[in-house]
Amino acid sequence: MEGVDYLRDERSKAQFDVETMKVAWAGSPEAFLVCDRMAKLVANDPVFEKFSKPMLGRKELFKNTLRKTAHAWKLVNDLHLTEEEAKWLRHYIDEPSYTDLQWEMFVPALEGQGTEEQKKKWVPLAKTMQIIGTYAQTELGHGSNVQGLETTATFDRQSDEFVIHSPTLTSSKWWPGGLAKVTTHAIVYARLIIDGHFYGVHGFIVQLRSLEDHSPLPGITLGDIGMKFGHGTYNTMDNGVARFDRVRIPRDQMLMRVSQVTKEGKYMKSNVPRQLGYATMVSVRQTIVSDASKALSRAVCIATRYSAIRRQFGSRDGGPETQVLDYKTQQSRLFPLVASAFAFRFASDWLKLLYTDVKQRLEVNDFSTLPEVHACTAGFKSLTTAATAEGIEECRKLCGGHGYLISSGLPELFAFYVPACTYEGENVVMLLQVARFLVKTVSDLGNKQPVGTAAYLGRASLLVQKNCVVQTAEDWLNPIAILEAFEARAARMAVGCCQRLAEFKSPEEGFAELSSDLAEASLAHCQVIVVSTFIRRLQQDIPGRGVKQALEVLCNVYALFLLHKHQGDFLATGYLTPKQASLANDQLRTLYSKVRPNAIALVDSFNHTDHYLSSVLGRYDGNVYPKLYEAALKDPLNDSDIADGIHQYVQPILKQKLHSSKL
Ligand SMILES: CCCCC/C=C/C(=O)SCCNC(=O)CCNC(=O)[C@H](O)C(C)(C)COP(=O)(O)OP(=O)(O)OC[C@H]1O[C@@H](n2cnc3c(N)ncnc32)[C@H](O)[C@@H]1OP(=O)(O)O
Ligand SMILES: Cc1cc2nc3c(=O)[nH]c(=O)nc-3n(C[C@H](O)[C@H](O)[C@H](O)COP(=O)(O)OP(=O)(O)OC[C@H]3O[C@@H](n4cnc5c(N)ncnc54)[C@H](O)[C@@H]3O)c2cc1C
Repeated sequence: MEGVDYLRDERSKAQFDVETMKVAWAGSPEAFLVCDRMAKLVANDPVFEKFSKPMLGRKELFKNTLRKTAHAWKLVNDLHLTEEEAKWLRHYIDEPSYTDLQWEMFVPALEGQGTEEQKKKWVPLAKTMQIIGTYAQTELGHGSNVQGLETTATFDRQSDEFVIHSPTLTSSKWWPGGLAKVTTHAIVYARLIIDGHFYGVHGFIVQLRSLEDHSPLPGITLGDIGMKFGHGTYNTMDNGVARFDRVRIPRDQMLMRVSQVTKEGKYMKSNVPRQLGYATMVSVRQTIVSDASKALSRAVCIATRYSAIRRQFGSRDGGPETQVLDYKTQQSRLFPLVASAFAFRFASDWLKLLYTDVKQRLEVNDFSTLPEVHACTAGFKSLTTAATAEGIEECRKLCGGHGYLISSGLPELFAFYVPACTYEGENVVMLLQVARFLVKTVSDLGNKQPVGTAAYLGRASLLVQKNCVVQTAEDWLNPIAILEAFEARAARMAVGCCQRLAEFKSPEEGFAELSSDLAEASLAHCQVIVVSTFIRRLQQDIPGRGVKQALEVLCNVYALFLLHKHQGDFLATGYLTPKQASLANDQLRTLYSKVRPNAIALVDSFNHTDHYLSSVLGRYDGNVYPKLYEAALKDPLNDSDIADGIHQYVQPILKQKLHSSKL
């Protein structure tokens, strides 16, 4: 049998309806149709070809992406694509470019932090691409500590302008995507100074380049920050550096939803919290959770298909060898990642609803849920990106040696993905934000009943006393047992940290000293929410033959895999006995056997095109070996039998006359 037959055979074993599962994965029939149409539009257009990318030099890579982006914009206009369709089109083109910043950060920053008047002026210009913008917050010296930014925006009452200035080397803006060569505008974050007084960091709309000839405007120095990790991925993007030498902008270019500066130089706070200045980051963190499920689904799709084709050992009497997918070790590394992709998918759908709700509340100045939304977006961002980055690397290893080839698609995916652990809030820094929320919630338990995602902490006094009642491996299939275990472990970790915090001289000293434990408690809290979201999703109506059952298995795999991975926490907090932890692991093994017949169908449900996967190992048709061979032959080194440099550098060595002593 060939790879093609193996996958055909696997598909025939599926116990659920793949077409309906595709809809469950996409979120709705409408969402499925949009994704499917955009994925095919990209896959069938030769301009979006990706296979030559690894061979291109930096300048060619960059120009190639500019060409693709221009073509995509033409399609958006010619085909009258909606914003949602255009978003998916960009997603399937699969190359970091300035448009990511334009649509994911510049436009949301204008919309979220601008006044009605500012929005009216700037948003249409941005949405029609008459101006191209980026989000210039991070500096050479500070990224995580936004309040530590050094760029200044000094109000000049005489001219009714702000003077944007980079006073030090470390105040140079550093990292913003598209800044180096493309963007005409940026939201520059700077410390506001009026009459020598500092008023904190605010966003300012700054024009960077001439709209006539694209040259940097006077007083502005722009450049690229250099090559990044992984050749053909983030190097398509011109992450940039910017320095400002007393650049003047009109007063009405400070984003003034949160606070205003009057003509007279009076600083006026609106009745909205200053954290709304961080709203763009909340919006993007929410998108990043959804991106995590997509990136992980890509990696597991490649590794699962290849594991069904790859055979090693176990041949008896010349019969076929064992599919590596049948090894329990392969399953125990791969299936939790398949389950995680689904868990993150449903978590991101839920987070989107939470975010939409907070946006509606903010419109009417209801800020009550902002701390919870901030904690959820920050925590989920950290949890999902860390697990996805690790997961992609695990998938590379699951593909053995071939996983290390660029043609497997996995090295490039990894290089493209890993910065997600750092950008939009470094992951540990984000967990510490969740910790602040947890500590506040637990400390306030006597006065305030927590709601929403923290509601379980209202039962903390019960959860710290109760013990797990599981007696058999089957008991671990009960969602109530699973959820209570996660809640009890998280509550005990949070309460334990709070008790120890009280032993320090000040809360700040305690927080700093216990920060590792607090980060772990935060992760445990986020896992409660992801697991409960998966469980709640299954309580909804899920149509299609066997779809709900297949998802139930994955939900249990996700939860019990986490329980096994973190069993130290579950045991140390005293909720579980070693016997109960061991029963959970027994159940996990049984669940892997239930995933096995559905494995290929599950990854087919992601509906990924071969173009999107860009992986010889993950091809839908399974024709791996011939195509791997073909891809290798396309390497420029195979253009001729005798490569450049052989005559010059190798032959002289071969032909050298050696003294007898060296022989
Ligand atoms: C997909 C597109 C491509 C993406 C390309 C990448 C782009 C980027 O990376 S853009 C740059 C992103 N930068 C960051 O994410 C910086 C991370 N740092 C921060 O977000 C913040 O500085 C901080 C949260 C780490 C700390 O903020 P700070 O001002 O120092 O405030 P405090 O810690 O004192 O917190 C004050 C108070 O505000 C709460 N809070 C913080 N952030 C938010 C928020 N976004 N929304 C709501 N509330 C927030 C914080 O929890 C504190 O609350 P209390 O504990 O109640 O005081
Ligand atoms: C590919 C990419 C694209 C980016 N695009 C943009 C962009 O478009 N616009 C923009 O403005 N920025 C952008 N950034 C910058 C990015 O947002 C920052 O790099 C990020 O916020 C992390 O900040 P930092 O680099 O200062 O890390 P640091 O904060 O210096 O992190 C270094 C280490 O210190 C630790 N640390 C820091 N503070 C604490 C603390 N309080 N407690 C415990 N540990 C701590 C961290 O955990 C980490 O291990 C981009 C970055 C990358 C990699």
